Amino acid sequence: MTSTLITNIGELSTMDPARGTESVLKQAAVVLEGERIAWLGPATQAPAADAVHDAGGRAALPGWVDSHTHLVFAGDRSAEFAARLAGEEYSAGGIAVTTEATRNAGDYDLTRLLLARRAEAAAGGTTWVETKTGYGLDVEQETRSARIASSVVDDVTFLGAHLVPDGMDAEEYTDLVCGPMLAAVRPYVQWADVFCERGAFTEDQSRRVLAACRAAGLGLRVHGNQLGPGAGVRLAVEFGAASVDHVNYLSDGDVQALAGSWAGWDSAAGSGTPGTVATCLPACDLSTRQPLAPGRELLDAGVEIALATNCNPGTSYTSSMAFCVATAVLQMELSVPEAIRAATYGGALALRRHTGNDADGQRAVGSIAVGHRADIHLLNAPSAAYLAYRPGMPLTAAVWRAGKRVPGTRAGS
Ligand SMILES: N=CN[C@@H](CCC(=O)O)C(=O)O
Ligand SMILES: [Zn+2]
Repeated sequence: MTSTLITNIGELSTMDPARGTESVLKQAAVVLEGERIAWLGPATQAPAADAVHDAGGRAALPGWVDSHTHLVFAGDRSAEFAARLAGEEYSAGGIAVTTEATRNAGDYDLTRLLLARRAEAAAGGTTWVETKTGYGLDVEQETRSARIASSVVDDVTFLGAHLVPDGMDAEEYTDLVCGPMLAAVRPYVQWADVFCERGAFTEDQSRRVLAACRAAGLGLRVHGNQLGPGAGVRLAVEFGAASVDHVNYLSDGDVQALAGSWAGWDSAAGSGTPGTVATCLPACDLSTRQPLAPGRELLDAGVEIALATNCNPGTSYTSSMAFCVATAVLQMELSVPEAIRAATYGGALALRRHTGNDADGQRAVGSIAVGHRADIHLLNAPSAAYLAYRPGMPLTAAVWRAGKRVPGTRAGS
């Protein structure tokens, strides 16, 4: 098995909770062996390896874990965006426009578009991606989206409950989602989601979707409290969902419910029983002119948060995790380490990919430790603070995903 030594790393942010305050190493090195991290520590003590990359004093961190995207789509919604800039409000109805374009795209084109988006994200340092169905909205099209997604991304979420398609009764459609559609997509997906919001699915319909998907053995996630106060967060906690995403309009009770879900978790050690991650989507909040999710308040209440792009053509057409991190630092009052943690380890927690070592069935992503997956993001900067200090700049110098260099990124030296 080939090994690679990345040495002369000026600052290594491991995001490994087991290291506590020692989680940032100076003058460090990492050894990748096959798909795993085999060693990390002071550069002066690094073992020999088959290949050596001199990081030239640059900063390194885990690859981004983007735990919320909608990348399987065709078509364009820039006119809707322009209308929003002119004062129109975002509404769930725009999903129908993308659904029509997606239905009309052939498998080849849809796959090509997805691959291009996946490559774009990887070039910016994203090494693990979740994506959702939800622009098919009938059995055949949702299954096709799930199948195509499963051949490209790391985690696939069934979001048949994204919008009630034109001409269908909401209750009838909910039955379809919970029955034949769920059965058809099941082989391709790990997760299920529901858009619990005005204009999409009611609390009662959302509850039915979550119950059916849980019974089918899927992990749960919820789009909740995006456009106004609602039942999404409450339902997510009640169903033990791994994450509730958007979380823009939270009551005190919502924050308390989320915090309560983490009662059995030791955040400093990263051990115990995880609760419902609150996934903040700052790029979406800016694009839709919604208030930014209260990430600071959630962290202070003891809630684990994630940052994700929500890349989709309607509300957030970016796959830049670096942009989300910069926004979280500059506008959501997170520190740089908090924002990086939310975009790496937090995303992994939201997908329950935060643990796993040589002995387990899965390798942890989102943190750098021996036995974890070798996902490394080398920055063209001496410290991770540059992500916020130089927002919008192309700071990715090189990316290794499962131990392999991502094409198009070059190792700094
Ligand atoms: N809110 C629901 N779904 C997407 C938007 C989908 C669309 O408008 O096309 C979101 O997460 O923002
Ligand atoms: Zn979404």
